[in-house]
Amino acid sequence: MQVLDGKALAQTIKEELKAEVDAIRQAGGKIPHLAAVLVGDDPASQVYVRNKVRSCEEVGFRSTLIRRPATITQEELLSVVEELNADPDVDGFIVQLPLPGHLDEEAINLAIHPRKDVDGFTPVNVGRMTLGLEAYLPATPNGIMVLLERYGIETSGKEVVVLGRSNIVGTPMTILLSRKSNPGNATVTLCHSRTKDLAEHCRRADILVAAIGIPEMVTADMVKEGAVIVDVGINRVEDASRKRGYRLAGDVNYDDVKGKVSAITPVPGGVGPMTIVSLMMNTLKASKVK
Ligand SMILES: NC(=O)C1=CN([C@@H]2O[C@H](COP(=O)(O)OP(=O)(O)OC[C@H]3O[C@@H](n4cnc5c(N)ncnc54)[C@H](OP(=O)(O)O)[C@@H]3O)[C@@H](O)[C@H]2O)C=CC1
Ligand SMILES: Nc1nc(=O)c2c([nH]1)NC[C@@H]1CN(c3ccc(C(=O)N[C@@H](CCC(=O)O)C(=O)O)cc3)C=[N+]21
Repeated sequence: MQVLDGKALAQTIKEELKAEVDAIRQAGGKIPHLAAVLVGDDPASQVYVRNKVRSCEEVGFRSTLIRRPATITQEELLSVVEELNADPDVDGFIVQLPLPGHLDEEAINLAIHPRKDVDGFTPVNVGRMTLGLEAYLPATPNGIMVLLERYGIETSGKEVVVLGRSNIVGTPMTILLSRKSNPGNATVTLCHSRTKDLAEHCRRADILVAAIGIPEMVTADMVKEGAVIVDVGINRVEDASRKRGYRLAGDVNYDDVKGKVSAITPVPGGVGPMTIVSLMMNTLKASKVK
């Protein structure tokens, strides 16, 4: 069984990015600058945003964290977005999700200029990706594509089952895996909460991508012998034996499936670090746009 070590691969890619930033600095070029907007104090969001800022610093990017209280109004948040759209030094930015319930996520997303949309969530980028045009690809699905590619996991002609149809993970994952390129060329099934007999679909998968948000839902009886498992889930589960009082669990029961599968991404240390590195690759790309 092969562990698909996203953390180690992300480290390698960060070193490649650092070398490129060093060369840009030598040549007097534009240093990539990522901004992140964090509204409220959701503990998980704080961890992700901190990881993003730290990773930027590691590779020599500029980074700006914009924090606003959970009580911010829609208008105030829209004006933060407008300022970032207009700031010539900021190459790309993200608005960390989820937003507090009184804010309209869709309207905020629509306000982000597509050229600075390094999350790849705006209609222009989603449309361009779907048409196979140059675009900012969403960080998590693209990070998974890079992981599969660098680990030499064949996707062409394979049966892939994706669990979860969110706009940020499941749906774009199916688009990237089914497109006519390498990696890609897979036959993809998308499952969600209305899917009948989920386990049966899962058992047909050569590659199973789980992005549902239910801790350890996928068990050994649901996977095919020799399957490749990509576990996107990041769930906090209570654990009194840990100092923090919780541990992180994926959507897949790792210990249960590990004897049956050929490769699997761990949680943590799998897809999460690849998401961050993929966001940085988008930011570097954005910094090169004239
Ligand atoms: N590693 C990383 O970089 C990232 C990790 N995540 C993690 O991935 C997980 C998924 O996140 P996200 O995509 O935002 O999820 P969402 O909560 O937006 O969507 C969950 C999806 O799972 C489906 N679903 C829920 N319950 C079931 C069920 N019992 N059977 C089948 N399908 C079900 C939902 O179906 P329906 O549409 O019918 O409601 C929905 O499509 C979370 O654990 C999240 O923390 C997320 C982003 C990045
Ligand atoms: N606008 C927006 N863009 C996002 O890309 C976005 C978002 N909102 N909201 C939430 C999800 C989640 N997400 C993760 C990023 C990094 C880790 C990560 O670094 N994980 C590490 C450690 C996690 C930890 O220690 O808690 C790991 O898996 O090894 C996880 C999850 C990005 N998301």
